[in-house]
Amino acid sequence: MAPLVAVVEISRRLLRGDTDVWPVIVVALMALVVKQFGTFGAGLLAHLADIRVSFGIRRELLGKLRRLPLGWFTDRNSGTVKKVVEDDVAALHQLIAHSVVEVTAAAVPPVVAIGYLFVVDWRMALVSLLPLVVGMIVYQRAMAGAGTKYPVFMEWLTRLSAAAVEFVNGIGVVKAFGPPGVASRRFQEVSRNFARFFLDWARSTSRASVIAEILVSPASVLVVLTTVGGVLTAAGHLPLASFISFLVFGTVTTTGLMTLMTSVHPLVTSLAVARDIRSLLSAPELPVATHPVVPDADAPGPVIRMRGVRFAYGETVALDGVDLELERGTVTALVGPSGSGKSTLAKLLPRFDDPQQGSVELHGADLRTIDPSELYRHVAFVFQDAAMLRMSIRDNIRLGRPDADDAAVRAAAGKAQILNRLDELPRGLESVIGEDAELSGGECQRVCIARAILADRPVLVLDEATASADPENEARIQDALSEVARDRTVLVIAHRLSTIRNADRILVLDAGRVVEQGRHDELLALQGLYARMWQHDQHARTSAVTKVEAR
Ligand SMILES: Nc1ncnc2c1ncn2[C@@H]1O[C@H](COP(=O)(O)OP(=O)(O)OP(=O)(O)O)[C@@H](O)[C@H]1O
Repeated sequence: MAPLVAVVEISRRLLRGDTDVWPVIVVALMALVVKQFGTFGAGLLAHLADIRVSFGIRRELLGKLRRLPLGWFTDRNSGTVKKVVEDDVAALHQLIAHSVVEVTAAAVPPVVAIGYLFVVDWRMALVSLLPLVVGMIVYQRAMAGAGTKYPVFMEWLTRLSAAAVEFVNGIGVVKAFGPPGVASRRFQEVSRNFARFFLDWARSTSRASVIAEILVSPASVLVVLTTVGGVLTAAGHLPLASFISFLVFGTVTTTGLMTLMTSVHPLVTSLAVARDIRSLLSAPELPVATHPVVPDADAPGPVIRMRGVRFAYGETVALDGVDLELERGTVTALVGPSGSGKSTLAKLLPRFDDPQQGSVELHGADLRTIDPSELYRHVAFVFQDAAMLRMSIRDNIRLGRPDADDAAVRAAAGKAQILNRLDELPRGLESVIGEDAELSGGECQRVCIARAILADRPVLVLDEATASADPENEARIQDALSEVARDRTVLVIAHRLSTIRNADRILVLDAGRVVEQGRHDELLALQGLYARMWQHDQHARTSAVTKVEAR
C-alpha cells in the first residue's frame, strides 16, 4: 500500500504548493524494503510450517497404514494409497506454503483501501463499491446452479481416467478378440459425453461470468469513479486531493478481489485433498488389545483353532460357521470349488481381517488379543501375489530377519530352489527386481518362499498357486514348499489335488462351509465332493496328456 499512499500524499503536498516530497519518497521506499523482507519471511515461515505439517501427516499416515487390517489393502489398489500418502500430502503444500500467504496478501489491501476511502468520503466509497456489488450478484446467480455441478465434473474426470486405463490395459485382449474399433469405442464414448457435459456447463455460465468479470474489472471501477468523482469535483463537492485518492485506491479493491478469487481455487482443491487424507486417517483399524496376550508356544492343544467362523463381504457370505484345528507340525490342505472361501479362510490366520462371528486362536489366544507384531513372529504367509519390494533380492529374502548373514540367505534361496537362477543374474543377490533383474511369477514366488524359510516362523499359510506355473516351475515350487513345510504347522490352499495327496488332513470347503475332512484315501472312500473333484482333476490331466501324445 505504501507506494499508493505516497502517490496520494505527494499530490496532496504538491496541490498545497509544498514541494518537500522527499521524506514521503524515502518512507515509501523503506516500506517497500520492509515489504520484501516481510514477504520473504512469511514465505519462509509458511514453508517451514509446511515441512512440519507434511512430515507430521505422513508419519501419522504411515502409522495408520501399519495399523490397518491387511484386508484393507487387498480391497484397494496401491495407486489409491500412493495418491493419499504422496500426491495429496504434496498438494497440501499449496495450501500451507502458498495459499495462506497469498490469500492474506490479497485480502489485506482491499480491506485497508475500503476503510481508508470511507474515511476520505463515504459517498464516493459507496460509489466505488457499486460495480463490485453488481458484478458479484451477477456472478453469484450464474454460479448458483453451476457450483452444484462441480462434483459431477470431478466424477466425469474419474470416469474418463478409468476408461483410459481400461483402454490401455485391455488393449491386448481387445486387439486379439474384438472387432477393430471396439477398444477405443468406450473411451471415445466417455470422452464425447464428457465434452458434451463440459460444454453445457461452460455455456450455462459463460455469458454471466463474462459480464461479471467486466463489471468487477479495474477499468469499470475507474470509469464509474472518474465520471462520478469528476462531476462532484467540478461541482466543488469533492476536494481534488480526495478525488486523486479515489483514482489511486479505487481499483485496489477490485484487483485484490480478483487475486483473491484466483487463489481460492487451489484452496478449494486443497480442502478436498485434506478430506481424502482425513478419510484415510479415520478408516477403521483392527482393534488392538490394551493388554496384549503373549501366546504360549508350548501350550498343549492345536496351534491354530477356528471356532464358528463367519465372514461376509457385505451381502456375500464367504465363510459360514467354519471350525478348524491345525495340529503342531502338520500340513492341512484347503480344497474346494472356486469361490468356496479358501482364500478368505487362509487370510484370517495372518489377520488380514477379523471374523464377524466366531474366533481364530493361536495357541489358545484369540488373535484379537495378540499384538500384531507378536502374531507375525509366529505366522508367515506366501500368497499368489508374490510381493517383491524395490530393494536387492538379498534384502527381499531377509525381510523377516534383517540381520541374517549371506550364508543363511543363500541357504534359504537354495532350499527354495531359486539360488541357481539368482546366481545367473548379472549382480546376483544384489540385483533389484524391476531395475536390473526380471523374474517370472513362479520365480518371484520362490523368492518369497525363501523369505518364509529364512523368517522361520512356526506357522505358515500358503497359497499353492501353481495352477498357472509350467511343469518344471511347478515341480520346483512343490520341492520348495515341501522344504518350507518341514517341522512347521502349515495351512495350504491347494489348486491341484495331486500335490496334496500326502497332506495330513484335507479340508473340503463348499459355499463357505467345511463339507468333508480327512486324509486323501478317507475322502475318496466318502465318494463325495472331494472324490468328484479328484476324478475331474485326474481326467483333466490324462486328457491333456492324451491330446499332447495324439499330436
Ligand atoms: N474382496 C471381496 N469383496 C467381495 N466379495 C469377495 C471378496 N473376496 C472374495 N469375495 C467373495 O467371497 C467368496 C469366497 O471367495 P474366496 O476368494 O475366498 O474363494 P476361493 O475359494 O479362494 O476362490 P478361488 O479358488 O477362485 O481363489 C466368493 O463368493 C467371492 O466372490
